[in-house]
Amino acid sequence: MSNNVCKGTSRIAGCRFSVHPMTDDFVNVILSALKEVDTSKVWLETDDVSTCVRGKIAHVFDVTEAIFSHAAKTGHHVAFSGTYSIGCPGDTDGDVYMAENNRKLNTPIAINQYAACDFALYPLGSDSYMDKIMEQIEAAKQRGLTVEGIHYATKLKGEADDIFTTLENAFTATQEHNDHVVMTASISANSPSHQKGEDDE
Ligand SMILES: Cc1ncc(C[n+]2csc(CCO)c2C)c(N)n1
Repeated sequence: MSNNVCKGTSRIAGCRFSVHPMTDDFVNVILSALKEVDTSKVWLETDDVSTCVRGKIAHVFDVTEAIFSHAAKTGHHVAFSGTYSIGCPGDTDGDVYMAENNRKLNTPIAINQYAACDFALYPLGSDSYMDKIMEQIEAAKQRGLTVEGIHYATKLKGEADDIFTTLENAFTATQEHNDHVVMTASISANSPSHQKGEDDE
C-alpha cells in the first residue's frame, strides 16, 4: 500500500453484521439463524458483537439475507446492521472460498416479509462518486421499492427479498468500475412502527 491508497488486488467480498432480535429469546433466535443457514460457500466467524462472512459477492449476500430472514420469520422485531466491503488489502486472494461457483445455496424463505432499510454506498477513491451513488438510487426505484432520500443514506421499503436484491445489485454494479467499495445497510423487520403504518422508526 502506498500513499495510504487502499488498492486491494483480491475480489473477495465480505460483510460484518449483527442481528438484534427484540426478544428475551434473542440468543436462540441468533444462534438458530446462524445454524439453519447453509454457510458452506463462505468463510464465517461469529463473536460476541458480530458475524463476519467473506467470499464471492453472491454468497455474501445469500448468507446475510438468509440469516436476516430466518431471524425475521420468528415474527419478532429484528434489526440487522451490516457493512459490506470489497477491494480492501488484507483480504487475500488465496482463500479457498473464491473457487466456489456462483450457485446460491439458500432459497428465499421470507416471502411477504415487509422490511425497511437505510443504505449508504461509498465508492472509495472515485472522483465521480456522487454519480455512481445516484445511478444506484435510480436503479433501486426500478424494482418497485419505495425509495426516499434521507440524511446520510437512502431509505428502501418493501419486500425483504427485493431489498437484498437491490443491495446486491447496487454493490455488484458499483464494484465493476470501482476497486474499493463499502456499503452500509440497516434493516428492520416486524417493527411495531410498520404495523401502525407510521413507517418511520
Ligand atoms: C449475526 C450476529 N452475530 C453475532 C452477534 C453477537 N451475539 C449477540 S448474542 C449472541 C448469541 C450468544 O452468544 C451473539 C453471537 C449478533 N448479535 N448477530
